[in-house]
Amino acid sequence: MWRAITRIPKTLDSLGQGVAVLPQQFQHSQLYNNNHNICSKTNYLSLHNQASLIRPKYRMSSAKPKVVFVLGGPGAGKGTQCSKIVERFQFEHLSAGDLLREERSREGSEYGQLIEEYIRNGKIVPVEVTCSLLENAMKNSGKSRFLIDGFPRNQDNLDGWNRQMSDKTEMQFVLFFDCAEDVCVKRCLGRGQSGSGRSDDNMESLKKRIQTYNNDSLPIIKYFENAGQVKRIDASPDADKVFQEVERVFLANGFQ
Ligand SMILES: Nc1ncnc2c1ncn2[C@@H]1O[C@H](COP(=O)(O)OP(=O)(O)OP(=O)(O)O)[C@@H](O)[C@H]1O
Ligand SMILES: Nc1ccn([C@@H]2O[C@H](COP(=O)(O)O)[C@@H](O)[C@H]2O)c(=O)n1
Repeated sequence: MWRAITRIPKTLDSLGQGVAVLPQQFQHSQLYNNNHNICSKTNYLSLHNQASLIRPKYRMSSAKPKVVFVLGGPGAGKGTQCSKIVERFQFEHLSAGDLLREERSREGSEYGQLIEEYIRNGKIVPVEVTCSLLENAMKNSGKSRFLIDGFPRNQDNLDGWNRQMSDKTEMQFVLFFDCAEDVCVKRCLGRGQSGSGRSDDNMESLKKRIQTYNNDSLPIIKYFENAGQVKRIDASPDADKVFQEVERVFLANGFQ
């Protein structure tokens, strides 16, 4: 008989952080859903046995994922440096801009048009969209170290992250690529000329992006700076030189 109601032990009950490695069928089960954390003994034993099969992976990812926010002006070289960090250290690179562009192009996306409008005008997409894209990408990657590039870009981004993600992750520091405006503009226009295909690598969009960066993003960097969480990197030298500094920061913070 399905009589005994068993409360799931803490170790299984708190699979929230291990969701990245859970097979699909677990993700809507009582094991996954903390709001329904009781089930019949039969169900519990069956789920418990299945959970045993994935235990090694779960153990590996039981710590909270580590997150480094990567910020800086448009064209400062965030993406370029993130690629180098991925090569040297074991991080997954998630660019908020790339995820938004991908969602914009996804057939059937209900946000496609909205995203394009925001991007072309250099405005910041509402955090509900961006944060969900980030969380999904984190879950799907199965990794435990993330470079979150181009986020949080304004107060709405930061508030949304704090609501949805801050308890589930461990923010390590903010990597801030400090770059003069004229250098940023030159780099973005250069990227546009060499065929980036981006609808915002043009002077008209760039003016708006820079305005958004100065008005909305710099205060966020300042906020993290006041909290002692910013690692500032001079982004003006060539990319290899910049990376020497970046590597030093990661090593000094215990990453191998
Ligand atoms: N240190 C550097 N020196 C010269 N050019 C660079 C440097 N770093 C990146 N670039 C070039 O500048 C352009 C912008 O770089 P990248 O895409 O990495 O910037 P970003 O900060 O990610 O930009 P965005 O925020 O607009 O996505 C690219 O064409 C890249 O090759
Ligand atoms: N948190 C973010 C990040 C980006 N966007 C939008 O995407 C544009 C391009 O971003 P890049 O980082 O690739 O330069 C950006 O100008 C925003 O329109 C966003 O809304 N929120």
